[in-house]
Amino acid sequence: GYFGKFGGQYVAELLIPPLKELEHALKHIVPTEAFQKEFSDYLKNYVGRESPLTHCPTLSKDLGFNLYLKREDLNHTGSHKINNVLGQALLAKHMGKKALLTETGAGMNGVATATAARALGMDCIVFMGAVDVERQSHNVRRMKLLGATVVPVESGSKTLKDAINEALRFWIKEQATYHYCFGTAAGPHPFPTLVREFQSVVGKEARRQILERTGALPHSVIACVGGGSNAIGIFSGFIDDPEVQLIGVEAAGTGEEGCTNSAPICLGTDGILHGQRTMLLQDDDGQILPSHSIAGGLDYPGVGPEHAHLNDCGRAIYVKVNDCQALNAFKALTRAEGIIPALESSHAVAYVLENKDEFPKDCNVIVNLSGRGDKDMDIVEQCTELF
Ligand SMILES: Cc1ncc(COP(=O)(O)O)c(/C=N/[C@H](C(=O)O)[C@@H](O)C(C)C)c1O
Repeated sequence: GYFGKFGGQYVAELLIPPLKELEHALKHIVPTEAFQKEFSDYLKNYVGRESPLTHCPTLSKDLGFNLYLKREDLNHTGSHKINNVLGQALLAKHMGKKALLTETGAGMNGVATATAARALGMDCIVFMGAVDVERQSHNVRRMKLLGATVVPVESGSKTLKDAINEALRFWIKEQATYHYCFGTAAGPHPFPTLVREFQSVVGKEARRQILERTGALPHSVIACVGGGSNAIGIFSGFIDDPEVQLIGVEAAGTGEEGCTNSAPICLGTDGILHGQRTMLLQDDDGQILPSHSIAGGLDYPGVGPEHAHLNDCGRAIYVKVNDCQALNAFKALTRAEGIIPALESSHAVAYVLENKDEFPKDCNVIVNLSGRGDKDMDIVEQCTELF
């Protein structure tokens, strides 16, 4: 369960049995034809895959090269999260579990898990930092409509990292009946591998689509990085094509020197959190620092271990974009192409718009549009100079 020196299973003894059970299921159930057929059927007929690869004519004209968007915002529930949680929910069912538990920050993972639970006739409990319950109320209403129990987490910084801690404690107690549907490509082994497996459909589709549309591989593939699942999903389709540049975009917060951010690869150090060795925002004693981003989905002080490794070995590069740049990209894409992106995805778009001279004229670039921006209306409207 390692990616270079990163990854592993740094958890309390009590968590080893359910993790071993999950490792066994990943090895013996996921590769079966029956499971793959059922999963593909749900992805096609329930999620609505495959997602389009949309060319952006107006932005491309300004940029001098072709910008394509992989439209994970068009999936059922509005983001890439559904790919992973459906795979995990199906697996949980095969493992005889009766209910799902998960964590959420932006709320998209919570909504996706509540949706998958309904589709498969399972109960669902979602742990969500009290701060996030406030700032992503649109998604809290959707989770409750879907019949999920939303547990506001009041401990620590009351955001995602605290929700994960509570969810792991709950799982220790309820492991016989609950499957922990981990929402991103992080956490103890086998979660980073399991989540990449279920998100890899994005990269497979994008590679076939770009070849069909342009007859060549893209110059670069760009995705925002919170825990790392949408990025690893699309990267996995191109990782064996060394000529394709992979760019992970972290959230720099306000961007001022020393400001609170969510950029553990760019600004953090090596450590242990949530059962994994990875890059983290931590003080000299290893205490996790609070993170910040205007995008709730990127507001996490850690990152999936595979990204820490891809950065270490240089196969992918990791950059950062601040709140204001993300908001400007949000507006640019909305007004230029009629697509309202999630603030998380806006970070990936912002990197292209802010660094256009780094891309050769007439090349082709794919940005993973991980989600839609409905949930962010209140946040964006507070930035009145935008509209
Ligand atoms: C639309 C959208 N785009 C990107 C992300 C970042 O999550 P990753 O793709 O796992 O890096 C997110 C993350 N959302 C999670 C959530 O909704 O719970 C997030 O807050 C945590 C699971 C990390 C998202 O909602």
